[in-house]
Amino acid sequence: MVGLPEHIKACLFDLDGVLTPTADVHRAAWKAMFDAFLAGQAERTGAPFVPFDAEREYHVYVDGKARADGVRSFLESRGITLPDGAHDDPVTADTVNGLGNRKNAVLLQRLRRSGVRPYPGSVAYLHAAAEAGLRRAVVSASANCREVLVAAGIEDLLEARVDGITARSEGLRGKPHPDTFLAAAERLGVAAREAAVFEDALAGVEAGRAGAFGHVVGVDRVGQAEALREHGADVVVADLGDLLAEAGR
Ligand SMILES: O=P(O)(O)OC[C@H]1O[C@@H](O)[C@H](O)[C@@H](O)[C@@H]1O
Repeated sequence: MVGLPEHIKACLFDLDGVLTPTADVHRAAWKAMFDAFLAGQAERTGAPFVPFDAEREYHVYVDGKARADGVRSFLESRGITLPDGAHDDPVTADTVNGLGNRKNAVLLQRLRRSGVRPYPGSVAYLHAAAEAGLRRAVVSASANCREVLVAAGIEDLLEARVDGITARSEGLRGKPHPDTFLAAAERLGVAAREAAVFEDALAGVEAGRAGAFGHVVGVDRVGQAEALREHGADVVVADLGDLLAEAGR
């Protein structure tokens, strides 16, 4: 009915880049923060300044991961080690958490300035899934998930939320581990094989495969369809509306 295999009873949606166009806001905020940090490093060490590649490096090291995991993973790729620091480190701290919080300040400023409009195809899909009797949850690495859902006006279309705050309080490992998706399936009362995962991040489709979910839909808005398939997507669409069109709705 909504372009999914017959045995699927629930949909687990990623947020940024799947339901809302906020993946671009995250990406730009990461670039602003990392570039300023790397420029400072270059000045301090005399090494050349190599800016953050908002395409390749973002998708490989940061996208879809919990905030601190993204910082750690990118810095490691550049051979830079910083102390983790504490979750509430100030934005001035040169620690993993300090850098993450610095990026978050940029992100919130931009989100609050421009507001959030959900993808129309995703809103139509949420309604169609509800009408078809499918259970619905959002599974996001972001600690800002609820704020974005509310700003987009789609909070009520989802029955459960597992986000960056849930993951931290319940000690769940972030994507590419399947823990947050498994927790959402449990909240909806379905087994992993009865749930479909909708993801635009490589780490996200990888989590879908790692958790043996019943179906993994890759959402490609940036031209990485092949990489999404390689990392675990069973099908790749450009927009959730395409699934409805294929199902003749
Ligand atoms: O820093 P936040 O809002 O908790 O988000 C963590 C991650 O959430 C993901 O949804 C985004 O794709 C990443 O870019 C982001 O880093």
